[in-house]
Amino acid sequence: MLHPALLDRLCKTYDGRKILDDISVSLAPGSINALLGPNGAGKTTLIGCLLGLLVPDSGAVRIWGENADKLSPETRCRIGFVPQTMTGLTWFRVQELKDYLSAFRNQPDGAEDRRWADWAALDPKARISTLSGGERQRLAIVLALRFSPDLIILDEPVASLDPMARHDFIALLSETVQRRETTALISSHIISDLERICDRFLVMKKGRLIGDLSAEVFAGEIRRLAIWPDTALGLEVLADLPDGSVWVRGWRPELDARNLPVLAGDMEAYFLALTR
Ligand SMILES: Nc1ncnc2c1ncn2[C@@H]1O[C@H](COP(=O)(O)OP(=O)(O)OP(=O)(O)O)[C@@H](O)[C@H]1O
Repeated sequence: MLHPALLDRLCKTYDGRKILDDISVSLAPGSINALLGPNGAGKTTLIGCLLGLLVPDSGAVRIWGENADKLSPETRCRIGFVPQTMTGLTWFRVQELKDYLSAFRNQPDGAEDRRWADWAALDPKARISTLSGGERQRLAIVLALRFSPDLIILDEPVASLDPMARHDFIALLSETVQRRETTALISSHIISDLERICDRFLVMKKGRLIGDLSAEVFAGEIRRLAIWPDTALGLEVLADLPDGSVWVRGWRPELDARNLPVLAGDMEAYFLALTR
């Protein structure tokens, strides 16, 4: 099976410092993947390598089997990318930029364009240099998603959106991905948003992939216990915290009846424990 995106033993250094350290991961077709990590963990660098914008020191990046740095025009057209900040081309007006970019694709605007344009609610005549940070982010999202890409890469897409825009964006993205079996990779620090829609969580720290977990495994097999139980019960410790609580993996339905001190814990709490 051709994976929409495959990273194999990816390494990248800057000035002798390891920024990506032996990262291997593949994105399954139709999956929504969260890319989490503290500031400087290497998320944007990983995305840059994935898009062929940065050259890794070693390792391979394949997009539907093609080398990321030599993608065919057809494959490029199947990718939508929302960068962390939208820069350049700010002398255009909103509609002018959309028309200009459409000309390269020779493709009419489709139903997706209408949906995302309605969400963004931008004045087509507004000059881009006069847009606020959040409005520019809306425009970057519209530009990336309006041609119904099969692979969507989003680097901090919601950082400057207001709560309503963020809420509606997450709902619309989820609907789009499900309707079209799109594959998505989303980097964001707003974990509660990602928890609503992602089916896999990749956690980076200091250039390494330290966590790779499906939403299903998180809900079924992972628990936070107030104290480590006397008997190990076949549980694996994933993280122990200064307050004595532990995150464990290997939870089974029969353990529910044991009255073990299970604490509430969402993905954000787990992320904090893992990256502490
Ligand atoms: N061109 C560069 N030259 C030198 N160091 C760089 C360069 N680009 C990134 N780095 C360093 O690589 C590390 C990872 O940066 P990256 O932008 O990938 O992190 P990130 O996980 O996306 O962080 P954030 O959450 O803050 O956006 C950082 O320490 C950064 O300073």
